[in-house]
Amino acid sequence: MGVLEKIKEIEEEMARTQKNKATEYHLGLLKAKLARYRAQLLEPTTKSGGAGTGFDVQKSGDARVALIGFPSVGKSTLLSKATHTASEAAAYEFTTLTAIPGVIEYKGARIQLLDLPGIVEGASQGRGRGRQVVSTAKTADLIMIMLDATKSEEQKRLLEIELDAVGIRLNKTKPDVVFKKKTTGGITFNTTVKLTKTDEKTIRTILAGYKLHNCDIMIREDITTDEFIDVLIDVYNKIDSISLEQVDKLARQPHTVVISCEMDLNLDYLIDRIWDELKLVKIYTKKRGAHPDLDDPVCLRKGATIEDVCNGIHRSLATNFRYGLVWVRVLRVASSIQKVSLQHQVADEDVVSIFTK
Ligand SMILES: Nc1nc2c(ncn2[C@@H]2O[C@H](COP(=O)(O)OP(=O)(O)OP(=O)(O)O)[C@@H](O)[C@H]2O)c(=O)[nH]1
Ligand SMILES: [K+]
Ligand SMILES: [Mg+2]
Repeated sequence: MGVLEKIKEIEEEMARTQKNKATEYHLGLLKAKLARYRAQLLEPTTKSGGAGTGFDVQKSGDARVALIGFPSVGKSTLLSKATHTASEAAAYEFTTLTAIPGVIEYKGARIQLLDLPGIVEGASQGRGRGRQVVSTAKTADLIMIMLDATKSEEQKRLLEIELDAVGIRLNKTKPDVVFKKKTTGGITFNTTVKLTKTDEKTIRTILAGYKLHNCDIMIREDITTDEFIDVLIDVYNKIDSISLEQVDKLARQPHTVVISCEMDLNLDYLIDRIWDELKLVKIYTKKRGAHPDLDDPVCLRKGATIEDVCNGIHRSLATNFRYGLVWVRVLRVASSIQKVSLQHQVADEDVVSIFTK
């Protein structure tokens, strides 16, 4: 009998079996067996199978967020809750066998959320679809590490080992950046080299984003902003099943969000955090003589230029570009108009007009 038939057989038996105290143990065994067979489906079929390439999912929207974690932490449940896409969720491991994209619509942005198969210990060595999962996750602008709040802290360490092995940098001190958290005293910022690719202000903004208001930071390498940021959020799901004290303890960890998909707890906050973390900017476009189009903003990553705005509207715009006008807003009121080139960096909520040849 093939694996697929065995899976079908077990699923049928589970459906037939009434759920009660007497069958609890038997159902548990069936679930474990089911998970084992489904894990087999995830094994690469050829030696090179799935090695370096991710799942083939078209990027769409303004940014991509990937969900990564051990099996049955609730990744698919979250996708189904946060987007209009349904991804099968069930009480056995390896329910999800491929990448399932959904779209979060928030503050005028379309954010692609990718549900992925659970990864197993040894994933980085090629177990399961580990490498495929990880290469897909690496195409994302933000990785959400999902953890089960009811499981021990050990799960996080094991997951970190796997992700570290494949070059997904985790939230720890970066090379040549010494970082010390304090309880008071504000931020002490020191560098031993000249920073050419980022600056103190940017780094302070990032620290504020992580709610790190008191720390010593010493930078000894000409890092880029990207090297400094770990675009990761740890998400603890299933907080409905732990005590309030435990929830509080988890929630106090840095860059951590605690949620319950089942009870709909804190999901709005999670989406808001995703938006913040992606550092998207919303640009309103304005045709000559008309009011700005407030309904359909162009969403771009922070640091985007007028050229990106052009490309966000129509391909030909940048080629035929003559100049742009930006309504610079102070306290939400347009206060001056700037004539700008393609290289001009736009800011959140700028109103922009493009003039072509
Ligand atoms: N108590 C509780 N259970 C949850 C919550 N979210 C999901 N679950 C349950 O956890 C189990 C696994 O959920 P899935 O969404 O299938 O988990 P997954 O991470 O996608 O699992 P795989 O695809 O197998 O890796 C299901 O039985 C869900 O009903 C939650 O917030 N609280
Ligand atoms: K599952
Ligand atoms: Mg799943």
